[in-house]
Amino acid sequence: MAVYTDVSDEALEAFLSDYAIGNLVAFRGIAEGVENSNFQLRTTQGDFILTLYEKRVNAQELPWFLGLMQHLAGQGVSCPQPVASTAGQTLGTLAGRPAAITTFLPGVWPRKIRQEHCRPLGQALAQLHEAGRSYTPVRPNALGPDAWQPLLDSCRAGADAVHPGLLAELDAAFTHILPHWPGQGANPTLPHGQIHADLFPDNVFFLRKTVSGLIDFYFACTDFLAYDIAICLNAWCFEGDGSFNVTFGRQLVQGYESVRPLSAAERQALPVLARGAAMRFLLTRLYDWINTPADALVTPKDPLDYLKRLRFHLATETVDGYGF
Ligand SMILES: Nc1ncnc2c1ncn2[C@@H]1O[C@H](COP(=O)(O)OP(=O)(O)OP(=O)(O)O)[C@@H](O)[C@H]1O
Ligand SMILES: N[C@@H](CCO)C(=O)O
Repeated sequence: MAVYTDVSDEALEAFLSDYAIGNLVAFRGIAEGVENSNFQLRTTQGDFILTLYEKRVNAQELPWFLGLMQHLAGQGVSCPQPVASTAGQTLGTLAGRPAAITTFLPGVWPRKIRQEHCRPLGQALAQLHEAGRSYTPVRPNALGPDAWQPLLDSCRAGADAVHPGLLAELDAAFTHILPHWPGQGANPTLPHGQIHADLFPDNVFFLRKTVSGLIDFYFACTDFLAYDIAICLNAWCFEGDGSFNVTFGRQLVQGYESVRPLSAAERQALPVLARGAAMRFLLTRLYDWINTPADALVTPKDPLDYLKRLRFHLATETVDGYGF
């Protein structure tokens, strides 16, 4: 569940009095999600989402995220659009938390991923990248390669209890990722821009076979565009048993390239980017697995799903091994 903060009727009423979005008709907490508290608001003007940002989101970065969503929506991307108060502010305070109201997007996220989801996903990802080009503020990726070793260090004491030998395996995997990571800094070696960085199935809404909305931009950052593809390959293109679904991967990349063709350098970098993406989600899941109290409201996600993916990517040396 993800309603960490209770909102009283009086506090909500006072908060909404700063917005011109009609009169409140219904208000309910949304159980899904793990990071923030989300509520669905129905007013006489329609449906909205109210998000209270919890401790993992750095409040100082919220203007960057809200600005990105505003920008993307303005460029035609179907993403939550921050709603400004009558004073022109998109960020307020409710129940002691930073809070924002955004537009409500139609559709549902796919509980079972099918081939027909992957091509529209790739297209939507490339459209997001194109639309993000004109959003110039930079947010470095706080969960990029520099963060991985410290994350693993913070898990040293508990890692082998999660899976025997895990610590040594991840230490060894670093040597196949970090020295081969494409150059960053002032002159990045691959096309760079605004990426979603967490485009998992639960963040992509579909209506029939069409993408109707992309949500949850709170890991978005400025990084290699192809890294977002690598994240999606991990999140969408593996079976429950950990095997790679070549057809899903091919549909994803073909959909992406129908909007934004990849350069030869981006294609060649996909295997190392895919290893890095698997490592990133393995490590944050491992951290949560070890540090989430047994009586917590949320169930941590299994880090070992990403160990299987990482092993696949380590064994796949060139992009040809993915069958794109
Ligand atoms: N703009 C929106 N339109 C419709 N539904 C939304 C919208 N934003 C969020 N939701 C609903 O709220 C749920 C949780 O949202 P979200 O995934 O952003 O939560 P979170 O806790 O911030 O993120 P995480 O996925 O990282 O746990 C979604 O699955 C969806 O049902
Ligand atoms: N998408 C992340 C969690 C929340 O961002 C994961 O599956 O590990």
